[in-house]
Parts: sequence; structure tokens; C-alpha cells
Amino acid sequence: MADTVNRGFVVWFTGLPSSGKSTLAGLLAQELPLRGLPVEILDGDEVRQRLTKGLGFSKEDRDENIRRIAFVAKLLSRNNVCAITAAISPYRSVRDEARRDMGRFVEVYVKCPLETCIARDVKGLYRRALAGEIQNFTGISDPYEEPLNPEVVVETDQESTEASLGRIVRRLDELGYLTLGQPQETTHVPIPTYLVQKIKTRLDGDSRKNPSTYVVEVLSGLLGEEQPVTMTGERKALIEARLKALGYLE
Ligand SMILES: Nc1ncnc2c1ncn2[C@@H]1O[C@H](COP(=O)(O)OS(=O)(=O)O)[C@@H](OP(=O)(O)O)[C@H]1O
Ligand SMILES: Nc1ncnc2c1ncn2[C@@H]1O[C@H](COP(=O)(O)OP(=O)(O)O)[C@@H](O)[C@H]1O
Repeated sequence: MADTVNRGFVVWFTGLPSSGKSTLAGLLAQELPLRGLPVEILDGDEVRQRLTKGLGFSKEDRDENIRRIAFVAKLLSRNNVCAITAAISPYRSVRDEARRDMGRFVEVYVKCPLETCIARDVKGLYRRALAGEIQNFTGISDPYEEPLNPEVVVETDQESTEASLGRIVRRLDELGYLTLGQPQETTHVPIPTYLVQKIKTRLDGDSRKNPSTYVVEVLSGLLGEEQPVTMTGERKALIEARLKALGYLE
């Protein structure tokens, strides 16, 4: 029978230039298809070369930019796609407008102190803005309004990209956006939350034990087999690596 439930949603990244929006959007876009979710990214830079070409950085133009991104994200999400947006989207009111219009909307605040963003200066634009060569630059000569109630906050000056990604994926899982996903490929193993919790609970009890032993034990238990499940070292290492990447194991 055809699946008639719409599984699409919008992940709306917001944050200062160089805070980490594009990096995390790209990583999330690799992660979700492993759970059977089709993905499209609407990244600020690419969108501005196409969908919103010609718009500048006044408040009016930024709001128009965000409204067009939100419009496309809505079309995608109501057709089963996870639409990931990665624009600065500095103004709270237009972000909230997108939220109201969308329904299935997850706001991710990519939080990073201005000084760290300036030190990163991924595109060299902070330097130019500080030298007075670029006007109305967010964080320097234009405002950024922090979200008041985002679904997720990642602090990219304090955690690795993998830890930030893990935080986002866990929150999406908690909010129920990942539960119906079916894996589309088997080279990467999407690990169900209940299994991860089982492994973690047992590991918490005894930190000296080897995680792979527990992975095999838990799988064997779930399958009700008396003999341990046979698994190659490579397979075990893959599962361990994914548990670590998702922040479930140290
Ligand atoms: N004045 C000014 N202010 C902020 N950003 C500027 C500006 N001029 C150019 N850029 C570059 O454009 C990228 C931001 O575009 P966005 O579409 O994300 O901005 S907005 O959401 O409409 O505010 C932004 O990309 P990121 O650094 O990836 O965020 C900048 O590279
Ligand atoms: N936890 C993290 N999440 C995202 N990016 C991080 C993190 N820690 C360090 N970074 C680095 O910060 C930079 C962010 O750049 P980018 O993703 O282009 O920012 P933005 O899209 O917000 O302008 C990258 O060089 C990235 O490797």
C-alpha cells in the first residue's frame, strides 16, 4: 500500500556568518538519506545566485530573500522532502513567519561568539567589513536577532562538527521526524534509538567493557539467538564509529 503520510519537514539553520550553518547543513544532508529521507539544501549563497539574484542586504531585501526560501522549503516539505535551509536569516519576525506558515519546522540556532566567527572568517568578508569595505555586514554593522525558542541550539565554538550534528539528529529523532524513515542503503548502518539506548545503558554500567562486545550481545539478545551474532571486525568498527559520530559513545 502506498505511504500517504507526509514525512517532509523543514530544518531551518540560522546564525552569524562563519558560525557553521553550511557545514552542518551539508552533514545533515548526508545523514538523513541513510534513514530513508530525501533531502534538499537551500544554502544562502547558492540561493542568492539563483532564486534571489539581485537582492541586497537591506532589511527589506533580506526579508524578501527569506520569504522566497521559505516558499520553496514549504513546497519541498509538503512533498515528503526534508528541506534544509542555511541562510543567516537575522530577523526574528520573518523566521517566525516561516515557522507559522510551515508547521513541520525545526529551527536550529547555530550559536557561536562573534569573535570566533571573525577569527574563522571563512570567506574573508569580516576582514573587509571591519575595514569598512562592506556595509551592513551581519554582526559588524547589521543586527542579528537570536532565536528565543529554537528546537535546537548548537554551540559551535565548544563542540566538534560531529557533536553538533549528533545533537541535531537526536533532537529530530526526539521530535518524531525520523521514526518512519527506512534505510535506503546498507553500507552505513542507521542505528535505531532503542538499540543505542540499550547499548549505552549497559556500557554505563561498566566502562571497562569493549563497546563492540555489547553491540554483538545486544543484537544477539534482540534476535533471540543463543549463539552470538556473527559480525566481522569491520562491521563492528563501523557501528562503533557511527555511535561515536552521533555522540552516543565517548
Ligand atoms: N552585508 C552582508 N551581510 C551578511 N552576509 C553578507 C553580506 N554581504 C555578503 N554576504 C555573504 O552572503 C551570505 C549571506 O546571505 P544570506 O542569504 O544567508 O543572508 S540573509 O539571510 O538574507 O541575511 C553570507 O554567507 P555566510 O557567511 O555563509 O553566512 C556572506 O558570505
Ligand atoms: N561544531 C561545528 N559546527 C559547524 N562548523 C564548525 C564547528 N566547529 C568548527 N566549525 C568550523 O566553522 C566553519 C563554519 O563555516 P561555514 O559552515 O561556512 O559557516 P556559515 O555557513 O555559517 O557561514 C567551518 O570551517 C567549520 O569547519
